[in-house]
Amino acid sequence: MHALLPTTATLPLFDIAASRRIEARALVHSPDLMERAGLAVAKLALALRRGDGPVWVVCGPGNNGGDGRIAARRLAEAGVAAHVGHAAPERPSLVIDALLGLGLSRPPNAEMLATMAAMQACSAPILAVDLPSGLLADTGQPAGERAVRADHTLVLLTRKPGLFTGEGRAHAGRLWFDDLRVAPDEAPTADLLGPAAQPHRSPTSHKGSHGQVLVVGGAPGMQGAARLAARAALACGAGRVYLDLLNSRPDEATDPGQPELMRGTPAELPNALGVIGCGAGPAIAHALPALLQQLPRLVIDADALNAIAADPSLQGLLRGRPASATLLTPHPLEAARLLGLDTAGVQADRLRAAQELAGRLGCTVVLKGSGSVIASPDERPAICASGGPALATAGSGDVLAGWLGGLWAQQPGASAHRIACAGVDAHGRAGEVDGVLRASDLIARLPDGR
Ligand SMILES: NC(=O)C1=CN([C@@H]2O[C@H](COP(=O)(O)OP(=O)(O)OC[C@H]3O[C@@H](n4cnc5c(N)ncnc54)[C@H](OP(=O)(O)O)[C@@H]3O)[C@@H](O)[C@H]2O)[C@@H](O)CC1
Ligand SMILES: Nc1ncnc2c1ncn2[C@@H]1O[C@H](COP(=O)(O)OP(=O)(O)O)[C@@H](O)[C@H]1O
Repeated sequence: MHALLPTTATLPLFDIAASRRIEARALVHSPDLMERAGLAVAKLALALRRGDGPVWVVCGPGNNGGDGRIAARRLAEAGVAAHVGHAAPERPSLVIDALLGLGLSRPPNAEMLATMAAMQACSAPILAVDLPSGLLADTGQPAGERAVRADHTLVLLTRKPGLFTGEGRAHAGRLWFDDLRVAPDEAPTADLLGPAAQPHRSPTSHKGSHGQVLVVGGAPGMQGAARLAARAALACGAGRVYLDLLNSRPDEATDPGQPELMRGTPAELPNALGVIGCGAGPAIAHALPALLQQLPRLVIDADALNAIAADPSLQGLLRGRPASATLLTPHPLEAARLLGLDTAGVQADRLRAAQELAGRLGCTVVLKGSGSVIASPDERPAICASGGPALATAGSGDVLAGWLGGLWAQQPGASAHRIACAGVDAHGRAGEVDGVLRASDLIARLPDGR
């Protein structure tokens, strides 16, 4: 058993169907899986309990409850009072939530909801078994009006995608993992991202070796967004970074605070890696047909995504681009516009939404938010577990777009999917701070985070 995050390597995730298959095959040779699970829960419970009070073990009707009952027996064997039931004992030292796990099949009924509320009202920490009760393992969404918000979750046998995206992180608390000594024997449903290697810089390289980035955006009043993207591309190591500020005056400074940035246009830089849309406003719509047809590699963000969502002919141009030449970075509302859904429809199943968008538009998609999802046609999707609420600040998405552009400019042979995985994870790690973070401070932290 070990803490799951932060990850130092890419890890496999398995959805409910895959977890069930792995479990069924493992049970043939290891019929004592539930004993192992219960023992692991008890061991962690001993380490987590606060004070000397009894451990309250809340068991449901299925095998999740079975794990809880075995944990209670093991705790009793260790001399710790374990109270199994749906009513809290006096001053519990820990609550073990073994109500519902992988088998959650419908919104919890009133009785279940009342038990969940009682657990939540307890002052003791909550340790969830496998999944916080009421949370859907595949999507990270509550099945009904409430799911348990645990302080810790001991994930058993397989890591489930819903623990890392959507509402999963907010409900699971600190994540622990025990594989119950079973090695998964099928391909993962998705990857949980680990850190990627830095782009190689040869000792004899020059600025021309590290690519050109052209940032197109920053209409009047929103120039900061484009400048943040350009500064991020520069900090990432791109050899030359140019800005094309939409509707700017010819004598306007590109970025007075960042003298390395240069002015450029798509016509002057036809081979540059384009980062388009940050702070671009509606003006980007006129520029998009040429950008989509001319620039060989594109990172498309913000207003450029909105313009594409509103214009089927732009969607056609996007679909006509070569494979692995385009990376879209929508937040949930932008993804919803592109898919013709509302935000709740996207968030209901983020993995599926990102895959659907990638398939429809023939692009790599980074669906941003807690547990960003990376999806590409013909690739296994990935979920990024790094990052946190410090990233919920204006401009952090512009920084991501620029960083992705900078990474890709330096690695022209890399697929959009690989770049997205590397860049999103580094961006998340750089954003893991307590308190608040300004987008410009995020740029300063990024080079250390990759
Ligand atoms: N097998 C093993 O060796 C291992 C098993 N492991 C453990 O087993 C867990 C999976 O067990 P599981 O499949 O029994 O599912 P579980 O989550 O207990 O729930 C199913 C029960 O809940 C019921 N139910 C569903 N939704 C409901 C609702 N809203 N409100 C009320 N009831 C609802 C559902 O009813 P039904 O849908 O059948 O009518 C059924 O009775 C897994 O998460 C892990 O902890 C691991 O330790 C590895 C080893
Ligand atoms: N709670 C969170 N946990 C992890 N990442 C987050 C969280 N909130 C925001 N982010 C990340 O911050 C960035 C915000 O991007 P975006 O919404 O486009 O902001 P902006 O348009 O202001 O730049 C995305 O990369 C997103 O994944």
